[in-house]
Amino acid sequence: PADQTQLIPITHSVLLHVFFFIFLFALFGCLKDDLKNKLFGQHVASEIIFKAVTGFMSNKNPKKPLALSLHGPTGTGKSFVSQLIADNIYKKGRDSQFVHLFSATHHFPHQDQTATYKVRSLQDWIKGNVRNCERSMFIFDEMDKMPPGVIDVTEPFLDFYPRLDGVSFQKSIFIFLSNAGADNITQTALDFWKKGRDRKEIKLKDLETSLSASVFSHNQHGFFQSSLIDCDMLDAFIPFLPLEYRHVVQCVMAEMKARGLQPDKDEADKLARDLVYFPKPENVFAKSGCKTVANRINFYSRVLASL
Ligand SMILES: Nc1ncnc2c1ncn2[C@@H]1O[C@H](COP(=O)(O)OP(=O)(O)OP(=O)(O)O)[C@@H](O)[C@H]1O
Repeated sequence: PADQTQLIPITHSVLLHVFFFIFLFALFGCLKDDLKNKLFGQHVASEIIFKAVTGFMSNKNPKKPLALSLHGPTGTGKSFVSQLIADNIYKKGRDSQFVHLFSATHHFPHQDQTATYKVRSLQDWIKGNVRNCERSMFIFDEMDKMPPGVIDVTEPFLDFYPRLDGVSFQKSIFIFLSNAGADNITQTALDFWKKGRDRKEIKLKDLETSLSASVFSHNQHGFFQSSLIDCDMLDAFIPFLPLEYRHVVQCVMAEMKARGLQPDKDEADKLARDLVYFPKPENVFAKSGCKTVANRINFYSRVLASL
């Protein structure tokens, strides 16, 4: 009997470890596949996101929450990749009650610079959500439009504190999205294109200097003046490249498939050709990335026919 009572906790702990590793194994495989098959033209972002998320999730006792800052032109997949991360972590994916979106234009529609009440309630909102589930995920959209001071309220949560008011934030994930740095990232991508170099040759180091320069000099906005940047509380700055014609075609084909239609390359080409490209006269990058694809596809003949 003595041996049996010892066996129970051992079996329990072994089982827990087995489940944890099965979960990680599934997460690593699915996230990798999603980044490879669903996110187009973002090899730099894909690699950093995969390493950061799997590294963080495989640590049972992280010392601080994961804080990622995603930068780049409009419609290039920043919100989309945040949803892919959520899909791979939570059972209900992006629809999970533990995934929270905070958007500058939604919460501060009039650029309310003295939003003290809202700042305090933002802090309580974060705390309440993490108290409810320590593996909560927060997505802060349009960081470049946040009023100054707002984002500093997240600073205590991102630090190495084991507990704050009895709540542990160390297993939460914070993702910040912004267009800051988009011009410099685009310039680097254009330089590669002009030299006839494959876009896949672009490395993080090619973008890092210009990205941090533009982020630090972007001082009208709350995020970029904030102590998050001064105190190195962000784990990674992740650049998103502008999308080219061929990526738009991929987005159109993916959207057709998502709607249960047979992907049609000719129709996808037609739709992609209708978008606006820049800079003139090269017309290399889609001005709004893949952002308008979902809406434009509504005018696609087979969608109209199925209505
Ligand atoms: N790189 C990409 N790969 C696959 N689909 C993409 C990509 N970029 C954008 N899309 C598609 O376009 C839609 C809009 O993109 P998304 O909202 O992620 O852009 P964003 O970079 O967050 O833009 P913004 O800076 O304007 O918020 C996505 O839901 C997705 O369907």
